[in-house]
Amino acid sequence: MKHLIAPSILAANFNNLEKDIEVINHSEADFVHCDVMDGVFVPNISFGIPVISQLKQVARKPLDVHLMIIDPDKFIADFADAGADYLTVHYEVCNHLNRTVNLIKEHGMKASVCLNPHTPVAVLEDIIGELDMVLLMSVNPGFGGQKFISNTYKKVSQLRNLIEQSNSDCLIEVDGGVKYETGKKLFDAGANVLVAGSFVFSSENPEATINNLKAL
Ligand SMILES: O=C(CO)[C@H](O)[C@H](O)COP(=O)(O)O
Ligand SMILES: [Fe+2]
Repeated sequence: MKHLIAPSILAANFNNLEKDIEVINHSEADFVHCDVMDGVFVPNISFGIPVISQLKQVARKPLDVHLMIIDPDKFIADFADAGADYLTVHYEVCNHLNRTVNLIKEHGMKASVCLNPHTPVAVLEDIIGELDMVLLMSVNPGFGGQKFISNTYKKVSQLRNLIEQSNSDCLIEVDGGVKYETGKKLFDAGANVLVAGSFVFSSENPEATINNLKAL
């Protein structure tokens, strides 16, 4: 089973983002996780397309862009141009999820769908075969540094079963409150990609923390 790490730059130093991207570049991280928030779908505003295209010039790992915005279809071409490699949309805002997923792929990106903590895994039954990744939120989206919701372990196992039944190679990513203890249990339950923001960037040695997460 693949074990991948996606440090979230939401917890990085925005006065010197390049320095934290270099930490990620030098580490064993697999992706750079970028949280885009619109202040409507979630009660917070982070950063958007211009920041992503600047990051693309310094990041040597694929950009894993987590859109917490309403009406994502409107911006899919812009995020592709900015250099997103994986584009994640929230199930809760997509009335025509199949169309949105196709649009992401037509723009050359990997398609990923995110579920809020209260959204059941079963809603993905009829689309799982089309997806490159599913992102399970283990906190309510909008902020870093929140407490992990332990119902997520059960959802990881359910999703692992769904993926196996569909014979797909879709990745399972988990986002929110990931530390060593939660991360280890998530990998054991069948997760592939761990997002970690505050745990990495508030640690004394972020590069070592990334590498330790990877080795869990
Ligand atoms: O999508 C997110 C918040 O909506 C972030 O990716 C997530 O919260 C990471 O932060 P932390 O590891 O500090 O919980
Ligand atoms: Fe995220």
